[in-house]
Amino acid sequence: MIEIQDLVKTFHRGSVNEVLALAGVNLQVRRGDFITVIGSNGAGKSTLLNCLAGSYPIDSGQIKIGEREITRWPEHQRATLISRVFQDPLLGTCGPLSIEQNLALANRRGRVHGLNKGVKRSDRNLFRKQLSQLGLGLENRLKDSVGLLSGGQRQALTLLMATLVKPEILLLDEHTAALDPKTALQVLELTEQLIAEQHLTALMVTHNMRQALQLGNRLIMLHAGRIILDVSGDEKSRMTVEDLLEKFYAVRGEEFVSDRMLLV
Ligand SMILES: Nc1ncnc2c1ncn2[C@@H]1O[C@H](COP(=O)(O)OP(=O)(O)OP(=O)(O)O)[C@@H](O)[C@H]1O
Repeated sequence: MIEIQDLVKTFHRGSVNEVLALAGVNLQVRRGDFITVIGSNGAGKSTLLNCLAGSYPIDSGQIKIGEREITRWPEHQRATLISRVFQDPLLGTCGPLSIEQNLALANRRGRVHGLNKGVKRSDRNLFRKQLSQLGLGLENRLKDSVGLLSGGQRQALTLLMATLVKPEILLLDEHTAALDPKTALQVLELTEQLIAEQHLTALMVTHNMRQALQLGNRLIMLHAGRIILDVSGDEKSRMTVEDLLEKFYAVRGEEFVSDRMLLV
């Protein structure tokens, strides 16, 4: 169980540019929950993920992963429990290193001497096996540098790296948004596959409402730094995009506005 209590985050506090990005977020994430996160522009979706990962300090609130209170843990320490995949395929991997060196680093997450980039033969066999699951032929390119890969190949590799050592929670921040539609679909299918096979707990920010309804067992909608909708199970699977927009209107009394949100 991951518990987020009364999470508050302000940017530029005390200045004219002050923004209340998270206005008291409460969320209990059950083990195995795959939660899609939607919301209008500036709703606080990325900030929530950044605060969870420890990239931004919070004003107040509490974050617990199981029995561990991680509120004051620095980002690198949280990275032993939390994996992330960003929108930019360049962020999750190290371009100058080879595929196997990247995987070796990911495989040592949370262990001492985590930055040794040597590769053991037994690990190499494991990497080959894991890579072959991607169906991209990367298992035959272990020594190629990651900088040679396409955006989609790189994002697929990032996903594999993020889940090689099972994280307590996987954070996906619009991780297919920068890919062409066909590649985005492949990476999304891989995401579903990895999450299902490993029974991962995941939070996935998406700007695609239909995707948010199709994937995962639970959906939350953020608005102005608050969770304004939290649906799961049958209720979620029965919902349509129109239902979501209506719910938003019912709660906020205004139309859902996003220049990037795909409403179809
Ligand atoms: N590093 C930052 N410095 C200052 N303000 C920020 C920063 N990051 C986010 N904000 C502000 O906090 C609010 C929430 O932003 P956030 O990026 O979390 O929204 P979002 O829901 O991910 O939006 P979008 O869908 O547009 O990416 C916005 O008003 C944004 O301008």
